[in-house]
Amino acid sequence: MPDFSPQQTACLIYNPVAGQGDAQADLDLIRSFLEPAFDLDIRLTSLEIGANQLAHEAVERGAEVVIASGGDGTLSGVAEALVGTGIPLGVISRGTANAFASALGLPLAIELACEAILDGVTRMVDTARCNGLPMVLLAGIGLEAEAVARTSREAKSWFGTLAYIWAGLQQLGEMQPFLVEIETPDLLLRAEATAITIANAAPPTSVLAQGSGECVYDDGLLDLTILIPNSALEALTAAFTLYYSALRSEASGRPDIGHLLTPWVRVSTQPAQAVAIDGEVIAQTPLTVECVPRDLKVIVPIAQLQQALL
Ligand SMILES: Nc1ncnc2c1ncn2[C@@H]1O[C@H](COP(=O)(O)OP(=O)(O)OP(=O)(O)O)[C@@H](O)[C@H]1O
Repeated sequence: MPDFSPQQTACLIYNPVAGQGDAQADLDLIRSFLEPAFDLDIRLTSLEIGANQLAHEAVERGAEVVIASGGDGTLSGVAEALVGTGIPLGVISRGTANAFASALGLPLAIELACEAILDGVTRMVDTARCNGLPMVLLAGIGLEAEAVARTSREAKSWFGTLAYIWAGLQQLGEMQPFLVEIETPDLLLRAEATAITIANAAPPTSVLAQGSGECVYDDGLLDLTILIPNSALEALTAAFTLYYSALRSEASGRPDIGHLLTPWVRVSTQPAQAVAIDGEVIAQTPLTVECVPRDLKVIVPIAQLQQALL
């Protein structure tokens, strides 16, 4: 049974410069799917007015459904504005990495994403608060934050996902271990680390979040992965191990990769490190992250819900 009737007003928040596709052709395709069913209120993002602001405005106007279409920045920005509102979020991913949709098991093809929205089935997913800021996917300290900071919009347009991989490899060569103190309800840990990732949800390609091999987005817990390699080569092999852990949904078992599950965590580092939250470098350590169970309503394909109920 659909959770909402597709006769409603839906606000479509659309980034016209996301990804490498033809933005006008993609928008025409989306309209051809959705307009017969929805009263579609289309809002384009701009450099001045971003996805998060447009989504807050849609909530204030009383939108019954909000659909986000763009890259991970656009999707996270919209999701963060919908946290706690109960308004269903539709996702049409058109970005470079498409981490957001992959992490939540949502279709990447525009046609399949539109079909899922038309079916109207929703699922509650966890979110998190990171130094008071909303977070849906993950916070990266160290390697990840530096790689994000290095990847320019021009590089993403030209090289797509390769731009992220290239930035990550460059960063490995220059990595600087730092001292870290990690506090959870159960432990207090001090170590030297190269990267720490605190994930609420993460796709297999977010290798630095794969300490457990599987990040579950509605378990009420955060996955903390800590990388403690001694050299750039060890860091590279650890990253490959993590990637294969994710593909097999198994923990890596490497001694230089630590992992724990926790409802909240406090991380301080010496020296202070940049923090990327959902792909944007917007904070610094010290950092407090807490999971907020099931407070974002996401439209999912019927098959995903059926699988979850098995
Ligand atoms: N009309 C616009 N013109 C130029 N830049 C824009 C416009 N609308 C949004 N942006 C910029 O797009 C960025 C967000 O891009 P988004 O994440 O959606 O796509 P992407 O970068 O291609 O994908 P990904 O994040 O998956 O790599 C923001 O930095 C925002 O300022």
